[in-house]
Amino acid sequence: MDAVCTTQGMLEAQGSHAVLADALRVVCVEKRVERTELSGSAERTMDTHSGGPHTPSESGAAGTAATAVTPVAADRLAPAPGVRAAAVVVRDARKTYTRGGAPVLDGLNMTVAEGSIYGLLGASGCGKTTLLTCIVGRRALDSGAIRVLGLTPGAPDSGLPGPTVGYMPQELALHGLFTVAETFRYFGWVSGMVEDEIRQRSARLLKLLDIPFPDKLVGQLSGGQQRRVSLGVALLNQPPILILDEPTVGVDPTLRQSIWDLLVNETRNARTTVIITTHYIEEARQSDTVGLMRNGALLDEDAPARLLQRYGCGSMEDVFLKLSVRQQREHEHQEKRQSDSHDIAMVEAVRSPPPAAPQAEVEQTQAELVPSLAVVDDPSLLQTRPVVLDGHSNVLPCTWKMAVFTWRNKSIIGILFALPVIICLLFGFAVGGDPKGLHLAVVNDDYSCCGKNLPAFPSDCDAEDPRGLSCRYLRRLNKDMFDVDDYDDVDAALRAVREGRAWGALYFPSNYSHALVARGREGQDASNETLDSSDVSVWLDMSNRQVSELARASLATSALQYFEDVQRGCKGNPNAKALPMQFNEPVYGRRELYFPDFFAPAVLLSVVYNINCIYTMSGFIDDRKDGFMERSISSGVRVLEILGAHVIVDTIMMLCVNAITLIFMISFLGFENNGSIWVLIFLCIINAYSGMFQGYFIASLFTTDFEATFCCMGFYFPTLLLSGLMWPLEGMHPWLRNSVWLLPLNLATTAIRSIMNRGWGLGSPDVRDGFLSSAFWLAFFVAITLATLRFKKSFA
Ligand SMILES: Nc1ncnc2c1ncn2[C@@H]1O[C@H](COP(=O)(O)OP(=O)(O)OP(=O)(O)O)[C@@H](O)[C@H]1O
Repeated sequence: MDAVCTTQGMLEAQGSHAVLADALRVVCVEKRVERTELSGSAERTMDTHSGGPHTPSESGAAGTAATAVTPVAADRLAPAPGVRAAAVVVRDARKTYTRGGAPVLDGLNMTVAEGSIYGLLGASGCGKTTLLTCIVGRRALDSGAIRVLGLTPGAPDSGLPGPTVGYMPQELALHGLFTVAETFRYFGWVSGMVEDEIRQRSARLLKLLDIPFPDKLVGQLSGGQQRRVSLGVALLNQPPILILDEPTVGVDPTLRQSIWDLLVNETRNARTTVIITTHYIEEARQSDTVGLMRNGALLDEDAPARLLQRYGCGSMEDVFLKLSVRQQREHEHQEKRQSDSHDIAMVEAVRSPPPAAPQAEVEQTQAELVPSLAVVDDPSLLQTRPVVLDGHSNVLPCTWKMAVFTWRNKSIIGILFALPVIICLLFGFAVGGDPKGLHLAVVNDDYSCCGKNLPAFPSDCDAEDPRGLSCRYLRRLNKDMFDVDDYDDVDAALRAVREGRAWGALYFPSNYSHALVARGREGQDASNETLDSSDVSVWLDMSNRQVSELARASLATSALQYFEDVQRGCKGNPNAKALPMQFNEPVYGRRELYFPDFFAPAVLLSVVYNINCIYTMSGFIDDRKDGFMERSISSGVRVLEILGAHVIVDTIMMLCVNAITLIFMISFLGFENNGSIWVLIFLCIINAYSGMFQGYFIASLFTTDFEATFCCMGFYFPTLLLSGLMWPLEGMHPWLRNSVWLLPLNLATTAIRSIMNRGWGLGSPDVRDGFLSSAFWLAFFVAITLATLRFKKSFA
């Protein structure tokens, strides 16, 4: 039988309210023709005389079409006296968190009358919060059905989660960087309230809830004050449904009582329906109805006085204990029946009688019970309506919130802007310079007075007395790079190298100058002895390849220049070179070795990519912290609106980071950009957005900074090693080289090198590939971020 039909019959039987009975008859006929999708709930009339909720079997196949939305009737009937419409109906709700795990909700039924306070009692871990989050629409049932003001929470177009339900979660779910007034303003805007409304209502709530500091940061309030602010937020827009998860925890008894008074007032005056959980069992006696929950099921629900009467108890604790024992016994019977199914007769013999005593008590006390309300699951009788905000966008409040958080986090802004400066300065001063002060152990048997004024050419070149050519070479050495130490013999010089006192040893044979002149004069006819005697012997410490290569290159360059000096001084042809090779002006880059030109583009890209990644990741995780984002979503903010607000504010910060990095690199450190600055800026911005979205993606995967930071490092180090920043890609193992170009920064780094060092533009394949790769990675990170936010349960 349909609920309305039952009610109709009941009304007729009682001879009351003929008009309503007629109206219900119409609905009854309609419903027979077209049964509602919530068949289980429709069959239920919550007459508390009947002794609590029906069992799942009575409720029927409740969840079969639970997701369908029943439109709320436009014209509402006033319910008859003694009859109330059900604002929240739960039927045969089942849920587990892990596949095959123990059920957290196990066939739970619950009916909450409109405009009443429903106290939900149960031990810790029995599933209260899970049930409430399902009612709010933040979690979905595995099976069963829930209807809130006739709508299915979480269903498209239901507006749930949203401002229809004022939800105060168990955790604080406020942000410490908002003041109390800003907290109210943000949630007020989100609920569609205008500024004046918010001001008036929040002033009243602050007074009622005894919160005297509207301009204090929430993070600076005491725990109890914070909970009251949290309660105030739930009450702010006077929603038709209030769901409060332990609002009185940590609140002193006087204030606890004033909170209850406030709730009673709200339900009377504003027809608000309140579901409240509390650990203080006796406190729940102030509710209109108490639901006692254990192990994911509702043991019973009724008016507190009637529960006491029906179970013959003096306190709610005793009622709960009695019902718990009964449930435990039933559970044991069930288990026993299953385990002994091979011997039914024996089971029958040993089975304790069913919990007849409480049932008997119920029947015994039926006659004495005061009449109670009939709660009808009929949306057309509801007097309150869901709050539907057509075309309401929360991007503005979310952006304002982000701007306030960012502004309040001044130390983070300081670090964000200082970091590129510090990295650029460190890079400028620490990377790419020539090594200085390398000790060279020199044994010069050719000429022993290098410190004195040397005889001028051409006397040096006189075949009879050429002297001091070794000294001329030593004078040609790069003085910043080398400190020359004189040694008496080769063994001592080599010992200095072995013991780390010198980076290299040089030996000039005794007739070096003579032999060198003879070598020049005799050319191809020079004897082996002349050739050997005119060679400078060099031993280098090659353990540090960078230093040793730079030292070797410098010694060789000095030798070539010195040889030209000798040719010129000895009136030879100065164009005759030691090396038969002409190095002309380079096509790109500088003639001398200059590593920063190689590193600078990679550092620039790495800074704008990684700093933006870490910043956006931390900001998004901070927004999720303590359930603040969850509460925003419960209030009707869509996760895409939250992401949009982050992108807007983070873009401003990103542009600042990019500008600071480029200005420092180019203006202060003097790195040349031979290409178009706009092409360079554009490529940097695309890569900065890639970094930003990589940050959002990581933040959407993890809930803690700890996990997210480690994940970030997992991205950072391979990118650093394989992007060509540390070593040219051309030097990699061919297998690696053929695959690393796929990584986010590789082609972009090559492109930036080509722009800065070669002056190439969009027409060149290198630059074009860099743009294509950057655009691909940006699209990829945007797509996986959106997919994660769309499909991950905590956001969906
Ligand atoms: N996200 C989750 N993943 C896995 N298990 C969960 C999750 N949330 C809750 N649970 C488990 O579900 C059960 C019910 O948790 P729930 O928070 O609903 O209980 P509760 O009655 O609200 O408890 P309390 O009164 O202590 O808040 C607990 O055993 C809990 O460990």
